Amino acid sequence: MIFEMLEQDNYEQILFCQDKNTGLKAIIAIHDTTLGPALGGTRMWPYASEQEAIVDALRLAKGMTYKSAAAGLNLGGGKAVIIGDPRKKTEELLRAYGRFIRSLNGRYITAEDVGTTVEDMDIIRQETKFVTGVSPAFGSSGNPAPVTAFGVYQGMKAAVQAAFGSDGLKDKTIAVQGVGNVAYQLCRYLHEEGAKLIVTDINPDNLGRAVNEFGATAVGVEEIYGADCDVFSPCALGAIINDQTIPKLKAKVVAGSANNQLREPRHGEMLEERGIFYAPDYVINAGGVMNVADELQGYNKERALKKVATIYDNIQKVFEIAAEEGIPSYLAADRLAEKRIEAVKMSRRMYLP
Ligand SMILES: NC(=O)C1=CN([C@@H]2O[C@H](COP(=O)(O)OP(=O)(O)OC[C@H]3O[C@@H](n4cnc5c(N)ncnc54)[C@H](O)[C@@H]3O)[C@@H](O)[C@H]2O)C=CC1
Ligand SMILES: CC(C)CC(=O)C(=O)O
Repeated sequence: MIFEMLEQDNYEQILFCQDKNTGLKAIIAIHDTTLGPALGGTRMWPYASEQEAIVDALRLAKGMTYKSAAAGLNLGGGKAVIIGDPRKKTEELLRAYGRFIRSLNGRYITAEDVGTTVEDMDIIRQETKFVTGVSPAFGSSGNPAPVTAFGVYQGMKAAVQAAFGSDGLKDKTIAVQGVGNVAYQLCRYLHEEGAKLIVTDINPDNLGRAVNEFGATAVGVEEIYGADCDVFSPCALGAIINDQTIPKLKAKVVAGSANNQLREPRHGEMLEERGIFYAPDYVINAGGVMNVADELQGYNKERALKKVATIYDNIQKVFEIAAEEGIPSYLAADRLAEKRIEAVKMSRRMYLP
């Protein structure tokens, strides 16, 4: 069954990591390394089953291949998941995990994702150099979330420009699902530009912070889909654009940080049929990977932010391709990414001694 899954989307490798002493159960998935080493974060989550964890790792890894390709980075796609409650992680578990990353000798480079932090990356760094998003004290870029948020803000403006003919967000109503690390910073940009915010979160502290600091209106977790808004911004987990939620959406734009927002590709078609401008997830949320990728050449914040600002142009380009070719935006993004991977693959045919 696993080989069938790998074959379906042409994955290169999957690594199951187990360490009885520390309780580590991790999966590292490497999708495609045509463009370079597979870089992607490590998610720690109490998955209900091993199957769920495998599927998440695989889907996220493929997303990273497309994300880095569309972003113009020389990186392949990989991602890892640790099965467990992030509140219970220990130094020894992370160090054991770091040693597994080291065993891949640079084929996979890690960073933060849901359930892991800069402090965790600092611990992993004790075992391997193939880790990014490490503390600035080590000359690294630190927490990628604020930079991801800046990129989402840029991409949202480009999507709003495509949908409304102007990229201003003043007085636009934005419904934000999940106000954690990325969306908290995103809400700050939106609030500063004069947008009205509707927010939801399962974590009352995160919710309260957005309400108190940005005057956001809080709604229930199910209510957010039907919120009366211009933009729906999914910033929690994946698969939230699906048969149940699409009919509820009132927004004209979907633009958020969450990975794998479409449950299935056909949900991208459904958004298109309803005239909803969908900013493809892996294009709009590439700010984090652009930022940590800069570490690989010696981190320079100014250079990294300049790169992240190109997300505005990338989203614009996706909508242009979609309009020219009469295809949904998710497909236009896939074409952009696949075209680059294929072109580089061709240019590498020549043997170099
Ligand atoms: N941190 C980064 O730099 C990047 C993050 N992403 C993606 O963006 C999303 C958010 O990432 P972070 O902000 O770092 O994670 P986070 O864990 O800090 O924030 C997620 C928030 O969503 C809330 N949440 C979870 N389930 C929910 C539900 N059913 N309804 C409402 N709220 C819910 C959580 O309580 C939390 O406040 C994730 O999908 C992540 O993979 C993508 C690219 C980079
Ligand atoms: C900081 C990034 C490398 C996190 C990631 O894995 C992603 O973009 O989804």
